[in-house]
Amino acid sequence: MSEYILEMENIRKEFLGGKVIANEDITLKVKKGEIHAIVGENGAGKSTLMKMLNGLYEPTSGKILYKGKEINIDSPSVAAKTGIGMVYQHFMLVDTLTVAENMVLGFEPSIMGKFDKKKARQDVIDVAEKYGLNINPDSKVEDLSVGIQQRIEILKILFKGAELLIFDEPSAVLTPQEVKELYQIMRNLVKEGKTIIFITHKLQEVLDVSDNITVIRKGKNAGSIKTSEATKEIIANMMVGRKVLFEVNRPDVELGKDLVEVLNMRVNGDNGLEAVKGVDLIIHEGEVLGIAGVEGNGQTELIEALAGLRKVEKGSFRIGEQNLTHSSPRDRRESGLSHIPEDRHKRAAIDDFTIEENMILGVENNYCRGSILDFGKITEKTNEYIKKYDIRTPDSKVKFGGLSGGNQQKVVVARELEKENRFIIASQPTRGVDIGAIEMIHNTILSEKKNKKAILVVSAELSEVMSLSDKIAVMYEGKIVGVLKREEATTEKLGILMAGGKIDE
Ligand SMILES: Nc1ncnc2c1ncn2[C@@H]1O[C@H](COP(=O)(O)OP(=O)(O)OP(=O)(O)O)[C@@H](O)[C@H]1O
Repeated sequence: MSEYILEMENIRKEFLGGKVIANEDITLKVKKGEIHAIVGENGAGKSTLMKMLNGLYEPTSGKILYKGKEINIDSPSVAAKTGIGMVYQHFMLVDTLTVAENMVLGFEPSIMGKFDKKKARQDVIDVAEKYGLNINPDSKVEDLSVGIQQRIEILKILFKGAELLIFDEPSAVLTPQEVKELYQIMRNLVKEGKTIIFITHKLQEVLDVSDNITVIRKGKNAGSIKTSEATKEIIANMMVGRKVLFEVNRPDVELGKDLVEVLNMRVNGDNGLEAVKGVDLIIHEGEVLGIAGVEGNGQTELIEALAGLRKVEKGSFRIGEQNLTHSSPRDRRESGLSHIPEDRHKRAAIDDFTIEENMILGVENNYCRGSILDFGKITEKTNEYIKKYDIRTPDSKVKFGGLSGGNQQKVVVARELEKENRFIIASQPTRGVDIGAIEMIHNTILSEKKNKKAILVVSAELSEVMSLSDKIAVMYEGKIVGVLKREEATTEKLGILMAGGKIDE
């Protein structure tokens, strides 16, 4: 028998009648019982390759062998029957049901024609225990953290009998603690005989958990390497074809006047309870203030309130002399606010619109000649930004929804950074973005510092907050529990504050 559980041979996948060749002659071999990382730049073709394993796409040409036998995976149900399961970034759970009910949805155990709840509960307990997943079968999904919801997704596919599990950027939505737990779960799965393929942009993660790495570059194989022989630099070089610097240079900028002021801000969360409990912030011209914190400590609500997407209950917010506490999002934009939101799909872009149409969202006035849109200018500017931000697309008229995740993010970043502004809010600005593009986005944000903009960066990645910020405020349970100058900040100190602890002076 073949030592490989999966062999993809000479896979080609075309879209738009051949206009886009997402995969070209790709060969991927995965051994049974290994953790195999797939890395590559945004738009390299990773998700497309995985979607062919999950029956969402069929290859234009090429062969897929599973346990040595050629197979034709023409639907997700065939993939599941074969033993292949995928854990997506966007979970597909019913919020109002319990863990056990979600788990067995679609193939509920029954006793005398009725749903056998007891068996469903026991099944969840058994499978969770076997893989160290630690889940309460009776919790309602809506009450659970993102990390636990991800475990339910994993359990769901294990239930369907998956032997080969595919994780698409599994840590992108997790807190650092949850990431550690996920690594452990992945190791347990392998110990129990499962095989894992995972896509990630985080090279440290690749080095920490994988056994082998395959790199895809511009739709083609750029080679495979054993993790024990790899370094971040080697992988980055294979991915991008050039040296990537892992550190940015923060320019020394003399700070100007205090441009942004947030005073005693109080904001409620979706559940009506207070999520932001009296936050004060001052950001000067030319200054980057970073907010660190475990997600769910009020950062999202604070940023939404500043962007005009959530009501301010108490307190005030101004940019320069303009009081914007209760202004509309449009008025805020016109006063010089740029906002890169954490969830681009919900807040920043429309999948069915083209790149050009998304590029002018909210800034239509900049593209008008008289009262009509100047389509020539829109195309010209969009093409300029496609080049500058290295957005990988055949042209500017492609639908936003057809772009790879990282390239979608670059469109939003380009629109927000290129518009006239004084205050930039960048929330998770590089989520899902590849290392080359992270370098570019970080440098662009820092060049705005030289232009005397006030910048607020919120990120779940401590390394991102630390490399961009002049000052770092830590948010915990709705409050700022500490502000450190960049020079004083260490991962340890920030970690203690993020967990609600105190640091000795
Ligand atoms: N349904 C589709 N229609 C048209 N083009 C598509 C479609 N799906 C993917 N593409 C194109 O195929 C290429 C590969 O995309 P894919 O999503 O596989 O990249 P990726 O490596 O997963 O990127 P990322 O890291 O940004 O998620 C991109 O140019 C993308 O625009």
